Amino acid sequence: MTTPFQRELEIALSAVKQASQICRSVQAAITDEVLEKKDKSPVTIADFSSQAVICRALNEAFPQDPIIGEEDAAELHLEENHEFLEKIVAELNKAEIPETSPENVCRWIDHGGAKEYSSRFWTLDPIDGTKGFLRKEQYAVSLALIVDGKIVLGILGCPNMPFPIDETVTGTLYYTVADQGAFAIPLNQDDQEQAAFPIRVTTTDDFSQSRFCESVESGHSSHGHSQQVAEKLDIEKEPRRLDSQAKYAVVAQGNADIYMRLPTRVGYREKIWDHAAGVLLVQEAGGTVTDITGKPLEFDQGYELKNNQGVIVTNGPLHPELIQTLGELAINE
Ligand SMILES: Nc1ncnc2c1ncn2[C@@H]1O[C@H](COP(=O)(O)OS(=O)(=O)O)[C@@H](OP(=O)(O)O)[C@H]1O
Ligand SMILES: [Mg+2]
Ligand SMILES: [Mg+2]
Ligand SMILES: [Mg+2]
Repeated sequence: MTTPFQRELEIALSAVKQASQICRSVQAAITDEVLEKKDKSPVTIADFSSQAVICRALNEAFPQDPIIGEEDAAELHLEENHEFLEKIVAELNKAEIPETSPENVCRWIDHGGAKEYSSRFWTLDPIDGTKGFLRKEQYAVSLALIVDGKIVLGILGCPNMPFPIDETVTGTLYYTVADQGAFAIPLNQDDQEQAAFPIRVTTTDDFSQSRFCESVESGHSSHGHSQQVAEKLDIEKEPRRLDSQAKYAVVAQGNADIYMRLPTRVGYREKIWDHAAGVLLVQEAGGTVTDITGKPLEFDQGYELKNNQGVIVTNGPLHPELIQTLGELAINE
């Protein structure tokens, strides 16, 4: 019997692995190569290279599948960004990506430009936690497949995450397929199947023994509100702050029990590429994910989680009381 989505998994794993390795190589050489997007957030050569490589691979294998990706090539067409585009081309040439040219790179990136919901699509964050990437801390290459509104496959390439059972190994590739469990493999290992390590959330139901994680940037998740929740629930341990969906991985592998993402401003809607892969990883590791009101996240609303506010991730047993406490403290947007 074949595993469901086996071919999708193989192609997506290999693409995310390749993109993660390019990100590593760019990170090792980072100088000041950052563009500022319209919303003032940063984007680097690595974000664009990663999106180009993954969209190219998916387009080749699954030409019918739309991709809702974070980046687009609009800025790269500008004359003033010509050199920046050439640097992306150079990275892809270094990685020996066939048919690399400035035109093809822009085309591949824009292949990830779908915005609307469809019955089967991929969602891609070529670098989640770009600020973490620039600080040389945690970031993730995140890819998920959504079929009929359900996440069926998720991959997180985390080049700076220690491997859960051997902290001397840096770089972990997480993957999950619905109903098949959640796994970690070393990013550098060639024989991936041999090394697949099943990951699992914790089982604690005691908040005083629990640890939560949250964003580094207080603009992405309210640190003040999470502090209030922690005080009310007698959470004694200091929060672990890290960038990107690496937070989902930390909960999925039992290094923290909770991830809180609490709205910082009215009207901001979470983007599906910031969550899809992480959500399935935690669920398949035994945990629970909802928004701050306890509602399931809805991945059939286009590129945003239109009907949800914030995100709450737990090991499961801690979930009901945490949601209740958020309600009691009237923490919403
Ligand atoms: N206001 C607001 N609220 C919530 N989320 C926001 C907000 N603004 C931006 N973003 C998104 O945050 C993504 C990074 O989230 P992180 O949890 O990694 O934050 S942090 O990097 O630790 O600060 C980041 O993803 P990347 O752009 O891929 O890094 C953004 O999509
Ligand atoms: Mg992101
Ligand atoms: Mg990103
Ligand atoms: Mg971004």
